[in-house]
Amino acid sequence: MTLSREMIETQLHDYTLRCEHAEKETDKLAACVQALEDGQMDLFTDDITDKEFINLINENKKLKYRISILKKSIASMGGERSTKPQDDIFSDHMCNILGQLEDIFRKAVLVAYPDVSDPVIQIQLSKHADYQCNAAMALAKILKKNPREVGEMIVKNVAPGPMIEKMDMSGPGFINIVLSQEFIRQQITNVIMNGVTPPPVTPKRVVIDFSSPNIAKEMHVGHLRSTIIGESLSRLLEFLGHDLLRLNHLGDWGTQFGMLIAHLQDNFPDFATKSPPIADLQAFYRESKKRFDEDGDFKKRAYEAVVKLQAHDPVHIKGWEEICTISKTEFQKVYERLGVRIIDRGESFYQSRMEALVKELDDAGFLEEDDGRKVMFADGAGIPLTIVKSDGGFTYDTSDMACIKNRIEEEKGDWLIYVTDAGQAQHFKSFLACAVRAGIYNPSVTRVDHVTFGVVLGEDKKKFKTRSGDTVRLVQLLDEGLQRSEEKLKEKERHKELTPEEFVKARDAVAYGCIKYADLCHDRSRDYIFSFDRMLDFRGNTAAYLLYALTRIRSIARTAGVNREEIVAEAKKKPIELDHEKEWKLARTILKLPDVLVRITDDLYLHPLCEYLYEVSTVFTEFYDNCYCIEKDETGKIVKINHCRLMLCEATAQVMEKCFAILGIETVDKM
Ligand SMILES: NC(=[NH2+])NCCC[C@H](N)C(=O)O
Repeated sequence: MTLSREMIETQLHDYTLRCEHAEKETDKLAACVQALEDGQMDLFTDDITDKEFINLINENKKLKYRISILKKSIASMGGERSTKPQDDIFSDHMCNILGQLEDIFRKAVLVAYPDVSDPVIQIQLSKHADYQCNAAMALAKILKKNPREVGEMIVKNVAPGPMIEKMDMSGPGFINIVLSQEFIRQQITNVIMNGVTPPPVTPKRVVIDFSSPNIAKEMHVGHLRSTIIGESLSRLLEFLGHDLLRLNHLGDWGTQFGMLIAHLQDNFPDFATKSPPIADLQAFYRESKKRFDEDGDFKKRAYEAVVKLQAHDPVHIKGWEEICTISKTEFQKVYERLGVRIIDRGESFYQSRMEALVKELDDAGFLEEDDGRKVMFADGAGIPLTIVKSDGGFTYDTSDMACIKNRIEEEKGDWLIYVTDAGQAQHFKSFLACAVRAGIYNPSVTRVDHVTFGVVLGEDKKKFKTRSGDTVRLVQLLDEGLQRSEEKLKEKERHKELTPEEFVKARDAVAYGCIKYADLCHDRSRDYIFSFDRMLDFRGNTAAYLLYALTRIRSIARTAGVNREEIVAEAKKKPIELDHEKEWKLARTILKLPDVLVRITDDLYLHPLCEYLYEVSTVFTEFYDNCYCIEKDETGKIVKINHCRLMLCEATAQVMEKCFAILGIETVDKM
């Protein structure tokens, strides 16, 4: 068929028109896409007539609004406590169940009630189910609705997932949550295969300041507490994936060095070429202090020595270094015995930074004259800081101001932790308030925690002292711990069972473990009574008992002749089977660890971890008393091994070992 010219022209016209129209449409759509990307869809809604499209745009707006609410509420959860939502519950990460449930329920609430901002999602352990969500009651009040109705609405909007088996309502609107058995089995199997792995947490740069004794003075029990708590917090945060800088803020600068150097010059005139053999630096300190207080001439020389030291005179610096080395070597012995890792960065490090900072503060008009001193006030500081003394010297206040600036600006810390006795609370309050005023520290950007602790008391409930009334030297205290631990183990006739090497290992683990555990298992803000008798008790919530419990659990598989590799191989084949009620109870207890750890990052109290460790060991005992792992005949020959139960023993041991590792306690195979 041939087409007439006219027909062709008509068609061409028609096509051109259509093409023009299509081009316009394409341009419009391209602009829409661009606007969508730029978030400016409002500009176009008037031109668009397609109903479906308009609906989509509105839907999109709503979704965006929900996203912003979700983001806001996630942000308000506080950076560390909140873990990242876990996309794959069956990943290698151990799941922090409470945290993930909170996330799931927060999303459900926001889908059900998009207009609610910042809903409080309270999830807790439940007597009737595994967990329970209490969000409905508070929400019903805000929405002026029936709480059960709200609860049902939330339940309806919980996105389906592998974690929850079922939910039901009880009471005025509690949502009971039962975990999926499959999920529990999978998680336990994961622990057996991969060990205890951290839940997914957003990593931060943490600068932690702990131990921090003073040069030439005794490292006392207060510093011991700071060392134990700081080390344990560091281990926890490192395990959770944060990037840590552990600093020992030694008191290594200040006027006391004037008298120490002057005294050094008199007693060891050749100190610049030969290291002075000072065996007892405390005694040396006392002697020089005595001279300083009684001898005017000496005092004058001491002052001159400080000026020379601060002016970096090489001989004075050498003397200062010698004294610091003696002290640091002593401190290091304690750290080594306790397995503490820390970097020395004393107050002296901040000298040039203090000079620069004082100038900055002065230029900005923050400093005020007060009786020859330069002080700084701030809202909420309580007491002003002394930034410059009347003799021109700097103070503890000055060094902490320069130090916080360094940790935020140079070290790029987004979380600063200081572990000191509660007696320093005022000092911290003041310098933090001044740091805010000076624009160094912004609490909404940087998290700062002053982790305080109470006083160590003797069994007489008075300040912990030796019989002669002196402060207790840490090295001596640790020695006494070793001796007491040895006696205790011998009393239990362990030396007859263990090889000499095993015995020494057990003795050390029990001694240091007990000292640490006794400190960490108490609410740190309270004073605590130091008692070797109590901490070495093999019954109750003590390290001695728990370390022993762990060796017992480890010995079960040994008795069965099954090694770890075989248990792991078993787990790889298929997920653990659980049947007995006590098996399920133990499994559920094991899975609580990630939540315990994440919660500690809220307030940095470690005693809940000790309570949890004790709970695991008690629940294990219940399981062991009710469930045979190995069956023997009358002759004692093994006739049956329950491999799944051995797997459960393995998971229990893994969890206990992780707790011990975080608490800084060495474990042993036998004791
Ligand atoms: N940045 C700090 N202020 N850290 C704590 C230092 C503790 C001080 N050296 C003391 O023994 O009490």
